Amino acid sequence: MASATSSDTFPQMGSLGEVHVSAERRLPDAPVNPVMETRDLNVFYGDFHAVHDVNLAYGRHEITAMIGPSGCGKSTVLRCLNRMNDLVAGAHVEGEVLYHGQDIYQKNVDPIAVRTQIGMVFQKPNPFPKSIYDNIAYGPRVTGMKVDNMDDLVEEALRGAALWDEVKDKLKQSAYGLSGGQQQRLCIARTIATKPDVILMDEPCSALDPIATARVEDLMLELRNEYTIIVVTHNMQQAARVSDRTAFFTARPDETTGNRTGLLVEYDLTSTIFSNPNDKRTEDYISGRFG
Ligand SMILES: Nc1ncnc2c1ncn2[C@@H]1O[C@H](COP(=O)(O)OP(=O)(O)OP(=O)(O)O)[C@@H](O)[C@H]1O
Repeated sequence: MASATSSDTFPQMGSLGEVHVSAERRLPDAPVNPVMETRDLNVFYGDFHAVHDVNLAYGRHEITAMIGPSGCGKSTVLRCLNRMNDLVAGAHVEGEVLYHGQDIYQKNVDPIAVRTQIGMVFQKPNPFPKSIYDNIAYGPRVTGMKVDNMDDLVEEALRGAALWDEVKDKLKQSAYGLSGGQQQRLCIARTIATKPDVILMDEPCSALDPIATARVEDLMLELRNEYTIIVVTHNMQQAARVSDRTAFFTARPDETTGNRTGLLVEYDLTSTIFSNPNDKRTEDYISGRFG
């Protein structure tokens, strides 16, 4: 199967123009020993069946992108991966979500511990109304993490999020004084401060301008060396630029109720999804003919 190289270019029809896949990596066709897996994942909001039978594996030190039209359940699936749906009234999850082989929905699993291992960065930067320093120190403090030197940990997290040089002289100032792109990198720093294994990102660049977006994308590629990243994005160019594998979802209307249930159409190496998808629905979507 084709692997992505920096020079790969996939001519696409429609409004997308050419899609460039930037990751220069040779990967197996399917993740070996995946960090996370969903098995027959179904999600309901009350009676509404939002997501149907999603089976997906997320590879270690890989970036997996989840793409698809609005309402196909990408964010719902993402939120299942660290039990954020527990916080949504009426949400109900069936099937399994495995983290290193253990189902995180089992009764004896503490969702707070899950979210420490599997952190999340949201669409809109959401720093706390605190100083830059305290935004980073907050997680380690509340989770009771053993920290030898908090100053060092704050610096390490800010360096890890490529923000240190910009903020090192104003650590005690409010995080609200940062630009949107800096705030998003601060949120990434806040996430990595608690030393997670997996970082979930829900459209992390949709509120950012193109320059700030490029910085976050570069950061994602750096973070991939240490973390496993799973990202929901509407931006197909972004999926093509940063991800190793892509999962394409769509929504299928129920014949009687008309309700649209999300399902996984296709999952493969990003280079394959964007150059030679298996399913016509994927091809129509990535070529801009649908969605
Ligand atoms: N808290 C909720 N309560 C009820 N229904 C919800 C809730 N959150 C999402 N849904 C519904 O579940 C379906 C999937 O939504 P979800 O946000 O996961 O899709 P998405 O693919 O991420 O969409 P988008 O790209 O627009 O963010 C949609 O029909 C949505 O209206």
